[in-house]
Amino acid sequence: MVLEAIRYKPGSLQILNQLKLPHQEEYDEVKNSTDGWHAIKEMRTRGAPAIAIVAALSLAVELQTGAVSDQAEEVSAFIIEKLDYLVTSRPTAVNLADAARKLKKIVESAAKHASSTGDAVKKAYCDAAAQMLISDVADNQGIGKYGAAWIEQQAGGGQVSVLTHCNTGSLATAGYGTALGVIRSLHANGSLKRAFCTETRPYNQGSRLTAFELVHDNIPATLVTDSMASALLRLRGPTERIAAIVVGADRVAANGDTANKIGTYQLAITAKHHGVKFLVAAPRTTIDLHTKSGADITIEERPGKEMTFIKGPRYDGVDLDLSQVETVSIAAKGIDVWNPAFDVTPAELIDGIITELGVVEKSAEGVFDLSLAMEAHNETVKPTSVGGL
Ligand SMILES: CSC[C@H]1O[C@H](OP(=O)(O)O)[C@H](O)[C@@H]1O
Repeated sequence: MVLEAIRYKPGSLQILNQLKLPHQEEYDEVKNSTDGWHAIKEMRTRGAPAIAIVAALSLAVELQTGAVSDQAEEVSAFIIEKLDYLVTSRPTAVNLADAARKLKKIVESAAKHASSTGDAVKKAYCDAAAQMLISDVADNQGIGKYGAAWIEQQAGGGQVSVLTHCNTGSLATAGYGTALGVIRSLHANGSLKRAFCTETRPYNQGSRLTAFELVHDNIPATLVTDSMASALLRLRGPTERIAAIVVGADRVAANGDTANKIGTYQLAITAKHHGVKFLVAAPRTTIDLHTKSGADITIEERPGKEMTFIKGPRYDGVDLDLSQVETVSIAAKGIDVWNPAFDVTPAELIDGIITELGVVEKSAEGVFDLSLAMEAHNETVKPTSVGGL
C-alpha cells in the first residue's frame, strides 16, 4: 500500500499526524487555513513540499465548505489574506512562500476578468492547489530517475550504498520523495546495496519517518546515529563504501547554497574530506533565485522542549505498550537550549543538485547556474539526460 501523508478530495483534507509515527498511523482532519497553519507549525505535517501543499489545500477546503462572498474581488482578497497568514507558519522552506506567490497570481488573474464571479475565482484557486499534489509526485519521480542515473554513472556499475539525512520521502512530499525518491529509484533499478539513514535529532525524522518508509518498502537499510554517519564514510571497507550522500532541501539559494535539516552541513564537510559525492535532491519549487546566497536564508528556531524531551510508547523490556505514551526529559533542568531546525551547506561542498529535469553540476569555475533549470519552468528547456542541465 502506498504511504499517503496527505489525503485530499474536494471538501475534505486529512494529514497523517507525523508526531504519532512510526507507532500510530492517525489522520487529522484539516478543515480550514487555521487548521492548516497549526498542523504545519506543530509539525504534524512537515517537509518542504508537503507544507506548501497542505497549506494550499487547507484554504481550498475552507473555500469549498465555507460561506465566502460571490464577488470575485472579495474572494480574491480573502484568498490573498489567508495565503499571507499561512506563509507565517514556517519561514525556511521556500516552497510555501513560492506556492503562495504563484496562487496569488492565479487568483488575481481570475478576478480581473470583468465577467468573473466569486465561484470562478474559487475554482481557479482550488484547481491550482489540487494540481500541486499531482505535479509534486511527477517532480519526485523525475528527481529519482536522474539522481539514480547520476549515482550509477559515477559508480561505474554494480550496487551502491548511499546515506541520507532527515526524511525526504512520501511523508515529506505528495509522494515518492526527493532524496528518498533517489533511493527508491536506485532500489527499483537493482542498484542499491544498502541505504543508511541518520536518526536526525531532535525531531528524529530519520529514525521515526525514513526508517518507517524504508521498512514499509522493504528497502535494505540501516539506521545510524547522527554522529556515526560521518564515521561511516571512513569505517566501511572499499567494497562497502558509501558512494554518495543524498539529502533534501528546504531552500536552494541562487548560488546553490542549500538550507536543509540541521546536521546536513557537517555531513557535507565529512563527505568532502573523504571524497564522497554529496548531492542535494530538490524540485525546482525549492530553488529560490530571489535569495542570492545561504547568508540570506532565515533559519527557523524551534522550541527548546523539542530537544530536551522525547515522547514515545512505554517499553516493558519485551514489547511496546501503545496505550501508554510517555514524555520524558533527557536534559538537565534549567539548561539553556538552542534548537535551530536547519543549517546551510555552501555550494562549494555540493557536487550536484538533482532536479526533476536533470542534475545541475557546477561549471569549470565551480559555480552553479540554476537559472537554466528555473527557465525550464516555462518548458523552454527540454529535460536533459544525466550529468547536468
Ligand atoms: C523533501 S523535504 C525537504 C526537507 O524538509 C525537512 O524539514 P522538516 O522536517 O523540518 O519539515 C528536511 O529539512 C528535509 O530535508
